[in-house]
Amino acid sequence: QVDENHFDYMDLFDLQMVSNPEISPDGNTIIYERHQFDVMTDRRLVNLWQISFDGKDHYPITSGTKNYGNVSWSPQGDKFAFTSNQDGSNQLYVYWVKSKTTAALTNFTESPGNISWSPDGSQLLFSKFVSELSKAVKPGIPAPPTGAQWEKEADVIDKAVYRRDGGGYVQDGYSHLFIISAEGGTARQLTSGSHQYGSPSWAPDGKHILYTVNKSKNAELDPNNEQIFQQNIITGEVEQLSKERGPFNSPKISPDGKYIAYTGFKDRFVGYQLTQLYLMDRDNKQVEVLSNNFTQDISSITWSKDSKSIYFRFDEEGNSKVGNIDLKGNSTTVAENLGSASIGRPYGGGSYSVSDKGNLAFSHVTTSTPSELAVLGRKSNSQPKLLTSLNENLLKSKKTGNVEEFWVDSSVDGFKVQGWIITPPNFDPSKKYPMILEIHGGPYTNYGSRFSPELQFIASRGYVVVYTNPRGSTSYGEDFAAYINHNYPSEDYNDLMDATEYVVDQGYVDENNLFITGGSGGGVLTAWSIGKTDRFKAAVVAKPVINWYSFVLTADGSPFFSKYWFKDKPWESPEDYLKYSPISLVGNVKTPTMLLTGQEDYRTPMSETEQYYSALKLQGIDAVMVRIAGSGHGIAGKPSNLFRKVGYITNWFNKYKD
Ligand SMILES: CSCC[C@H](NC=O)C(=O)N[C@@H](CO)C(=O)O
Repeated sequence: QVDENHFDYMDLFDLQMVSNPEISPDGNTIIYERHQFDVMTDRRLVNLWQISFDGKDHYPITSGTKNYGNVSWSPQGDKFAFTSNQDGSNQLYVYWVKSKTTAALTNFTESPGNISWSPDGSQLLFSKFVSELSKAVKPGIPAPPTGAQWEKEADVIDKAVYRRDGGGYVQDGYSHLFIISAEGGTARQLTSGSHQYGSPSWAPDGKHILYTVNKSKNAELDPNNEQIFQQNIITGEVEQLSKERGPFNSPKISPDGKYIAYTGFKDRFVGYQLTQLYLMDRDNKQVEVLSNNFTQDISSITWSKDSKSIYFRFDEEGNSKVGNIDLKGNSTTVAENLGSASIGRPYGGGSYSVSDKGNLAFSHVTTSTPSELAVLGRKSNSQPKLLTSLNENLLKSKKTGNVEEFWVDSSVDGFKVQGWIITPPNFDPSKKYPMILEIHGGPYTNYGSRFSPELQFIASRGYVVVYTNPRGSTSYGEDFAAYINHNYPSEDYNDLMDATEYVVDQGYVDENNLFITGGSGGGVLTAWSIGKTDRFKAAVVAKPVINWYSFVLTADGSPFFSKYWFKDKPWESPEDYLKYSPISLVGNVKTPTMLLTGQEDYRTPMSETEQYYSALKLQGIDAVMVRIAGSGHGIAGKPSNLFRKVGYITNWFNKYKD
């Protein structure tokens, strides 16, 4: 039973979260997305709000039950573009600031995205899916007689990646680039051919655009090979700018037109490599790695208006931050605690936007507050200021669990492992609590100091929740994450057990009531752990990989996983695949185990869950399989499924708790 003053399921519908703030070029106005969840339709609603940099003039641009996003200011700041499904399907709109009027620019059958303004604010560049007639085989059978009720046509698949988690079965076609006048009219397609075009941006001359495309012979089987191209939009002339083996992404030309910044790495074909920042001189095409002295992955790059530095996003020790790097490679941290509008587990996320003068707007989270809007002035001694407090009343009336950070020394080697403990609301350290170790997926990602409704719901049910970043996690430099390249799971298991020991040693955890769970990569590590130890009273293995051989042949990223996560194809080294598969340890398992997976999970398909379930049953282990309806890999995508996930996990553990 959850105390009525504790943060619980239905409170989720009162939460409002800030996401994707976009600051106007003059730095005076911010448009941000406000996210909330609709109890009747079980889905996320997103509206646009406007607020001045000084926190005044706060009012809605849109309201209601449609969704809005992808806001992009014109360089002059007189209008902004966005996408919305307000008239049915997702289309491109422009809002004019002076007249406060909006017009739909498009009426496409496919959604436009990746919007970029021409430097003079007259045109918009965007990407859109263009379908292609399938060249696959036809059955050549007679047409049914009029009125006959024959079964519908078969689906014929000839693509290597034929379904995507969250997107369903893949339609034949490619993402292409278009331009359209900001005042509407017909859009013009700029790219063609059987390639996926992405990351479009304009050069300051308004005549050239940059983009990324993987033009390798069989791009499907050669993922991660995006290269940077430049195209003259008047003559159609195309030039490949990056020369080495990619992936290279997000090209952005400096406002003075002299340089191109982009992210990526020279591929070594392993699970994890550090994503670096590259700088190309546009005259002589010389390239240097600007971030050679920087130890974290670089993403979301934006040039400063004076072309002297580049802003970027990075994660460090489980904290998402904004950095700035000058053209000599000297970097500083500009803002911390970026956060997303997620209601699931405490993964990284969040975004920032910077004005021409260097004023910053970003989405800000802490361990106890969901994402709010923060700003930071351009002066070096400025302090971040929160402009919204959308959840103040809710969090005053509902208690959440306290979150405390800890570090442990690895029992294996010199690594230090970071973790967090959530204690239940009204925690009393003189009592003994059951503990749940909750393990993140990825595995190349990180948990951190971020508010997590999912883990708070568990804490409200009286459990101490422990989450950590074992080796393989990002945000601690390349060696820490790359340790598990072609070596997963391995000593990440020891890191998890070291963290468990640390928390048990604090004295308030009941040693006889330790539980373990995790999703995706966390499901791998949960199944691996119960094959190695009987320490945990019960386990929930959520959306796991159990058998790498079958996984790389059924997951939506088959060409990627088989090429980057293993040295050989499964049939070339089956022993390597089995060695790292939790199925190889199932004979040791004694722990009662629940499996829990979305019915439409195409990332870690249900067949992985089913194999483990049958193996546990054959072993005579107490096991149940929970198949979540209407869910892909992201179970927390719908509030009701998030509640079910927490409810099934905690009730399974309650069954075994003393
Ligand atoms: C272990 S197989 C790949 C699973 C997946 N990785 C990328 O999609 C995963 O672990 N997902 C995590 C977070 O990205 C999750 O918690 O779902």
